[in-house]
Amino acid sequence: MTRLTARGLGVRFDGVDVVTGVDLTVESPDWLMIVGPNGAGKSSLVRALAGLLPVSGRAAVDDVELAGLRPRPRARLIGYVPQAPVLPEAMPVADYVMLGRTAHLGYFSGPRPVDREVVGSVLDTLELTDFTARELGSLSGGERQRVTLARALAQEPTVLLLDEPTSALDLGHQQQVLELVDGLRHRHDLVVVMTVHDLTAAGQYADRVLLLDRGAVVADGPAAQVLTAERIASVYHADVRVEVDDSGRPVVIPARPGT
Ligand SMILES: Nc1ncnc2c1ncn2[C@@H]1O[C@H](COP(=O)(O)OP(=O)(O)OP(=O)(O)O)[C@@H](O)[C@H]1O
Repeated sequence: MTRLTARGLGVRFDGVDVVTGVDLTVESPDWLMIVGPNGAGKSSLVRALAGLLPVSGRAAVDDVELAGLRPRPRARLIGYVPQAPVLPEAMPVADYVMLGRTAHLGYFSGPRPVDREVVGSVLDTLELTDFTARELGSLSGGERQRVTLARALAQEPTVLLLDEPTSALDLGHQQQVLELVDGLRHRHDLVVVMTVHDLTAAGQYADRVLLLDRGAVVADGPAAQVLTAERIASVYHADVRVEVDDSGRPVVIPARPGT
């Protein structure tokens, strides 16, 4: 079992607090979805959990503090998929996904058979085998998103941090990625933390939903408790109906104001 913890986690840019006092514990194979309006601090919180920002408070994976952890040991623990990754345009897909193996290789050694096997299997799982020789610059937005996820999975981390990994995907590929992550977390006993704007997707897949507003946690708990029409109205200034499906999970339906 892996445990991701944050205590009093805060992020400040140019003297402005954008995330304040976040406490959370996520134990594998749980999936925490972070939701909240634009600018609420979701990406900053995920980057802080990835150990990529100077923070106040602390974040740890089991007993390993993330602050100051060097990139290689960090990459063996945490796979992070940024919202808008900068990709080397001329690099072929297979080489890029192989970069995910870097933390497992010796400093001067090339990929071993096991590394090629992991990369092959990840490309296969994400239905990217037809793209292996393609240059990253030639991919569509959704293909780029899947390739970035593939690289993070090739790291074989114990914690997967995903920042809106489905925002550029069509409905079918969204479902495919969400189902894939759901399968992987159970199969590999992963902690998954993901930001998402689609509240229904959060409701359908999350064990827990954490709602952020102006950098602070407004609610944290099972989706059905967090995603109420009243709370969504007050935080998002949006009119919605919330229905509950047969499995007890909330479905958030936008409603035109006054209808
Ligand atoms: N490098 C930075 N320097 C200064 N301010 C920043 C920086 N990165 C983010 N911010 C600010 O921090 C706040 C939170 O941004 P963040 O990207 O974490 O929000 P978000 O909830 O992920 O938003 P969105 O849903 O729009 O992606 C915003 O006001 C943003 O402008």
